[in-house]
Amino acid sequence: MATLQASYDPPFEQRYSSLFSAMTEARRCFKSCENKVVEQCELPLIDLCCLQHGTEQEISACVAEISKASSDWGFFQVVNHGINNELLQAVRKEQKRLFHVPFEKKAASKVLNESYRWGNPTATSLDQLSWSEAFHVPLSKLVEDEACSEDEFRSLSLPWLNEITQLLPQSVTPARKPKPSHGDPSAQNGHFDSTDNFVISTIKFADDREVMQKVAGAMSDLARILAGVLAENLGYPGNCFTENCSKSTCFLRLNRYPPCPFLPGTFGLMPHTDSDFLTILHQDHVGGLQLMKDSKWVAVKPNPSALIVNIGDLFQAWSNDVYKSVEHKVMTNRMVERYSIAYFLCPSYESTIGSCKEPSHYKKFTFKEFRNQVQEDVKRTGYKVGLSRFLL
Ligand SMILES: O=C(O)CCC(=O)C(=O)O
Ligand SMILES: [Fe+2]
Repeated sequence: MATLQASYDPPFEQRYSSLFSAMTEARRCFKSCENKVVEQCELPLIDLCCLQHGTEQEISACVAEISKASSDWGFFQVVNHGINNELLQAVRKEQKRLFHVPFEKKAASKVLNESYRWGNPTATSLDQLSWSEAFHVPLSKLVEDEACSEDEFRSLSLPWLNEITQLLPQSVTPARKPKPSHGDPSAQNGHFDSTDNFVISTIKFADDREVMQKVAGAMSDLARILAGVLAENLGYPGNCFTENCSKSTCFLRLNRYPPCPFLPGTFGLMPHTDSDFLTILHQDHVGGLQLMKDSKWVAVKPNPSALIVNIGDLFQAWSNDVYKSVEHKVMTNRMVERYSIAYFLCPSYESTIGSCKEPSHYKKFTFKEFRNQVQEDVKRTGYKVGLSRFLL
C-alpha cells in the first residue's frame, strides 16, 4: 500500500494548486457523489484457449464472442491469452522500480521528457487533469538494438502463435525486420554504458527493457491475432491492416496512478477513446477503470488473470462502426496507488484508414491526419473530438 508521501510525487498539488482552489464546494460534492453511484460490471470474459485447441465449431463460437463484445461493449477480457503470468509480474516489478525513481530525476532528464509524462500541462480545469504519470515507450525504442536479436524477438512470440496462424492468413504473423546496430541514429534516446546497460540520461533501463521487450512482443502478437480475427469476421484477410502497423507508432504505456487523498472523484485519466486500432491492457488488483455502457459509466471489476482488450478509433472507422471505440477513464483511489500497462496497436503515420464497407460513414484519413487533428483540438479546447471530425 502506498504511503501518503507517494501522493506528493509527482507534485500535483503544487503544480495544479490554482485548479484545486478554483473548485467550488458544490462541484467538489457533486464529483464525489457522482463517483460513488457507479455500478460495477464484469466485462465479457473470453477464453482464447478455444482459438488454439478448439474444434472448428468452437473456434467459430469464440470468433463470434470476440466480435459481439467488440460491437456491444468495445471492451472485453481474455484469459488463456498465452502471455505468461510470471512475465506480467516481472514487468510490473520493473515498472514500480522505474516509477519510484525520484520525480526530479525522471523530470529533469531531457531524454525522458520525451517518454515521461505526468498530469496535463495544458489543463485549464480539474476536468482536464489526469492524476497520473506515464512512460510512453515506442516499440522501436525497445527492439531496435542488438540487445534483442531477430531470433530472440521471434522467440518472444506467443507459444501458440504458429498454431493459430494456420487458421489465419500467414501474414497475420508479425514480420520482424533486422535490427540496426548501436550506431543507428534511431537509438538517439539513449546509449549503452560500459556494462552494456541501456542508459536514458541517468536512469538505467537495462532490466526494465528486457522484460518490457518481452511483454511488448507478446502483447503485439496478441493484438495482431485479435485484430486479424475481427477483420476476418468482416470478410477481410486477417492481415489487411496489421501489415501497415509500425514499430515506430505502436507503443507501450506504463501508467502509475498515485493515491489522491484529498479530492474524491479526481480523474486518474480523463475520459477518452484510444487513437489506435486496438489496445491490450494489464491492470493490477486496485480497480478504477470505468467505461461508457448504454450511456452510463460502469466500473470494471479487476480480474488479475485476464487481460483487457479494447477497440480504438481506427478500428471503429475501418469497420464502419461495426466495432465500437468506447469512451473510458480511470478514477483515482484515496489511499492506494494503481498500476497498468497498455499496448497500443497503431499503423504507420502514412497509412490511410478507409471503411471496409460502403457507404462509408467516414472520410478517408491518414493516421497522421487523425493524430494532428486530435492534437489540434486538444490544444484549442482541452478535449479530444476524435472520429466525429471525420464523419461524412
Ligand atoms: O489504466 C487503465 O486502466 C487505462 C489506461 C488507458 O485507458 C490508456 O492508457 O489509454
Ligand atoms: Fe485508454
